[in-house]
Amino acid sequence: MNTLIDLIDLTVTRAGKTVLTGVDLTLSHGERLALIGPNGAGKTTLLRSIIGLEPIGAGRIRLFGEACTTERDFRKIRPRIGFLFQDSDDQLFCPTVLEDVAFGPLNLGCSEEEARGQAMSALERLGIALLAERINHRLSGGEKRLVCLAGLLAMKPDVLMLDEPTNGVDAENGQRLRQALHEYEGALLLVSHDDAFVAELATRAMLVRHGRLVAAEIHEHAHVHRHRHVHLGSE
Ligand SMILES: Nc1ncnc2c1ncn2[C@@H]1O[C@H](COP(=O)(O)OP(=O)(O)OP(=O)(O)O)[C@@H](O)[C@H]1O
Repeated sequence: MNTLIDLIDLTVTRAGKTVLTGVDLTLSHGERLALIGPNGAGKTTLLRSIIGLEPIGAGRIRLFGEACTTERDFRKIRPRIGFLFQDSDDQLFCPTVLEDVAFGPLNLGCSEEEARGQAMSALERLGIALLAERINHRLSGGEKRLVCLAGLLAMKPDVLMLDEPTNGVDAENGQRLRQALHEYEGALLLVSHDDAFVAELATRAMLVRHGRLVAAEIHEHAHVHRHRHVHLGSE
């Protein structure tokens, strides 16, 4: 079974307004798909719908080959899909960094020692082991972003869904974040307005426009220095 996420003809309404219409999307093993599009297009809504945080009006969601309709169905698969929220403050809830990053593995049944080990290893991978004993609410925005990502990596999910992962992250930490994502072996679903990041990490891109998903291209071409851009397929 190769398809991890399979959305069929999804419609989602928020506050009486139809945000997504007739959305089909598949994500398979090894894929790194970027969702791009203007503010308010529905990218975050789509990510939230995938893991049952946003109710769907119509359509079907299959995750890891299983149809998901009830909260119980979604709860079972959520540990396999790490979701980086757009706002880190919605994600961090323990007093210290280490407690927060170890929370996922503990919740999955690891012993305290194992959970601490997995948490430290995730923090080291992102180059932020020195933050382990820090108080979460005193971290900078960029530090919080990396701590949230460490919390997801520590759970070893099959899929990472990242909503604006590079927001507020400086060049040095951004380099570590990209390195950790290159090394991550699972599938990726990225939402980002950072074209260079998308071009570096994604293998495929789709544009969310007028509530629908349209294929977009990622291509490479030469400027003063060589770099890759995101290009909208239909424009
Ligand atoms: N909590 C909410 N209640 C009602 N409507 C909402 C809520 N959050 C978002 N919306 C609306 O849903 C639509 C899609 O928003 P969404 O956050 O999914 O867009 P987005 O593509 O992720 O935007 P951005 O690039 O700005 O993050 C917008 O019209 C937005 O105003």
